[in-house]
Amino acid sequence: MAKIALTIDGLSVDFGGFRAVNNVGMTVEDGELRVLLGANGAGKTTLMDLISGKTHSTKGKVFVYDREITNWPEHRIARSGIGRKFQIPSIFRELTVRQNLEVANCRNPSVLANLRFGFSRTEADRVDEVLLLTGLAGEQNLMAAYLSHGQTQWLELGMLIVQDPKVVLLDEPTAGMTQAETRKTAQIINNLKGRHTILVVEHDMGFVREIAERITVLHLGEVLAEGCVEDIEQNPKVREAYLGSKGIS
Ligand SMILES: Nc1ncnc2c1ncn2[C@@H]1O[C@H](COP(=O)(O)OP(=O)(O)OP(=O)(O)O)[C@@H](O)[C@H]1O
Repeated sequence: MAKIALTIDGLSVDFGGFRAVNNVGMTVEDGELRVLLGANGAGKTTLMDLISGKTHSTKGKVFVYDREITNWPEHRIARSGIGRKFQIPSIFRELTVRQNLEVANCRNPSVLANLRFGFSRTEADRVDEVLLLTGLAGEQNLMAAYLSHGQTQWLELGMLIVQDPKVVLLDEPTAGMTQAETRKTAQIINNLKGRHTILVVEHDMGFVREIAERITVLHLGEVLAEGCVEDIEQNPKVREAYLGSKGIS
């Protein structure tokens, strides 16, 4: 049986009497890619915030493998192996693509020190691997400031992946992307399947169909359904919950 990488057990949060996430339970297997789907306000981002420690839960528990991380400070959760990519990238624009990955790959927090002391073969191999995974090998010597929107997002994803987090949280990775960039992002995420445990919040159903294995649907802060793409698309409860917003298309 596959190991469970992420366990969410009865997680809830109240904001001044309003319960944005209510008794959510789910488990994500080691190496699984799970999509979190739901209409606006369903609680997807809040759930990511609870997992990553940005928001503290009122009730329930979160585990990474066997280690409980519930309500730990954000930096400690990051160090325990939860990597999160936000929509606004935080790359070093004056460094090349490769240098950005090298800096992210280094344990030493000083950017200058990381660049000055060079890299071991294994670290260089790891950077090469991530350049291939993210489709940025051809741009490795380009200054990051000159990347397109999509390439910037892929670089930031690479900077996360190169650190080898146990669980990767991606919040709407295709936001603002062209169709071609969205397709390429699907390819990149498919490349990561099996190598990393990934939880993705996404609205774009075309993209979800390209990448999803299992989907968890949130509605009004609760888990409404869980299953494969076909099950979810045909689920009457899910269709009804979406009809109030923009529907599954
Ligand atoms: N800090 C907060 N204080 C009060 N209410 C909040 C707070 N954060 C989120 N909410 C509310 O919790 C609910 C869930 O919000 P959340 O952003 O998690 O939804 P979402 O599923 O990510 O939606 P979207 O797809 O629009 O990003 C919403 O009604 C939102 O207004």
